[in-house]
Amino acid sequence: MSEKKRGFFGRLFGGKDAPDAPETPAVEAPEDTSPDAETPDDTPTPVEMEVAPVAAMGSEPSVLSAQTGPDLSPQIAPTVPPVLPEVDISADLGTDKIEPDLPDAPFESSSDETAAEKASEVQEPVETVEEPAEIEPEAETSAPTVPIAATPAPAPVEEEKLSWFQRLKKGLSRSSSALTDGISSIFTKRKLDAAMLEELEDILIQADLGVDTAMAITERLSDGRYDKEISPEEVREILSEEVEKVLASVAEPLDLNSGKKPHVVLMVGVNGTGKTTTIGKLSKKLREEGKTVMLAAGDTFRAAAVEQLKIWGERTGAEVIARDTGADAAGLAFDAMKEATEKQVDVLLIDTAGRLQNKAELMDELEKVIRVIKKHDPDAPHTCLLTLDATTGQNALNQVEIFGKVAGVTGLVMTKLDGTARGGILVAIAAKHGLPVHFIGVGEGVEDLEPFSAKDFSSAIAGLA
Ligand SMILES: Nc1nc2c(ncn2[C@@H]2O[C@H](COP(=O)(O)OP(=O)(O)OP(=O)(O)O)[C@@H](O)[C@H]2O)c(=O)[nH]1
Repeated sequence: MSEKKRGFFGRLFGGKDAPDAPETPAVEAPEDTSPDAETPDDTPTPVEMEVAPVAAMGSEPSVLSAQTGPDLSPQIAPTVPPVLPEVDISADLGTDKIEPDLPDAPFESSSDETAAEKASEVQEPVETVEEPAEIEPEAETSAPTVPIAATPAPAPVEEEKLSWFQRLKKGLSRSSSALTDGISSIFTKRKLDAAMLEELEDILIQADLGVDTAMAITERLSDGRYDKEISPEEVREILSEEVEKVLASVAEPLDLNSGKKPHVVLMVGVNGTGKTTTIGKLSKKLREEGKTVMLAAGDTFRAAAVEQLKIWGERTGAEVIARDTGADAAGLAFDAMKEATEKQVDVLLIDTAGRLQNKAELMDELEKVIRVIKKHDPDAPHTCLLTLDATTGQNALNQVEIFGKVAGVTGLVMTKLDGTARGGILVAIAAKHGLPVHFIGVGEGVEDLEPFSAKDFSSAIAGLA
């Protein structure tokens, strides 16, 4: 074999190879869309904070383990709004209101909202006053009114029930097509050469899989295959296997068997990443298992979050502890701990306000909430879940790092994998941080959160059946 692919760093820095490549590559600059977010380099990591130990997950049988049986859940309507054709308003013949498809969960914001948009919502609540709709006087006309024949309503389409894997595949389709289209365009009945491997490596890195995984995949491909034809399917198989290798060690069911009553779960994360929604979805799962659940509306900044949680409580039969907007979040956590202990509930799920990881005062407030919880039970919170919005891309790596230090995150939930082509970020996070990934979300519906399976995820992202 005469030809050898230059490594990613070789290409980046012009050299032939870079054996001592740094762990974090220059290209992995965070892509934080929030207006006041700083780059990780600028991030003032609170120096006084010690690295909280990542709690080891027990080996007890989990109550929320990966789904293995047949999936009987209903199909969830796509969350991406349809693109409506432009309407010629001069030809407005009717007053029919077009109702948008609503998700089956009580949410206020669209899934496309960025963390930054949610951040501004949190810090400066803006009251939107709905303007009364103007009623146009009916145009006077001497022409006789021609009755418009009512169009018969289309026969209701029988909704096809999708299994979780099908929903996962559908949700991850943007991420997987970014990869598989790229792979198909490179591996077109040509013999494998260095240029093809370099192109593939670029596609894998652009898909946020991380440099290490991208290099592992191209190295494995090059092994004994130079000057041989290789099909896109073969490449996808290898991609799936390598991704699964990285994810297998982090795919852990959420273990709520601490033996404590309540088992306390603290939900933390950046604004709009899906904390409240995930609490609702978890509450449903736990209630279905016959557990008693209490929800603490610790996001006291946002009135809508409290309301949202109350609705989840009603829907799932979980008691909700809430206070007025603006109340002290630590005080609320204290009350919730007291109440849940007195009532001996199985699981207490505590919501917190969203906060950008580089806002030191907000991170201090989170530490205070944790200190207060510990006054009731020094081992609590027994689980600290960080929700990550997959659409955030590389910035999620920094969120894991800072929330890990401040709040002692024990596990991750990645949401909104349906709204992005950057689902590969989960692989980069797993490779870098090694924190357990318990659940992934692929939609706003209550059924769209499932225990994380490395095999399913890697097959889906590689576009395998
Ligand atoms: N498409 C999609 N949307 C999701 C998913 N999970 C949550 N969302 C939506 O994301 C939006 C924000 O969710 P919330 O649960 O309010 O987020 P939060 O982290 O509690 O927000 P803050 O309280 O502002 O920090 C809502 O519109 C949810 O419906 C998901 O997996 N996919």
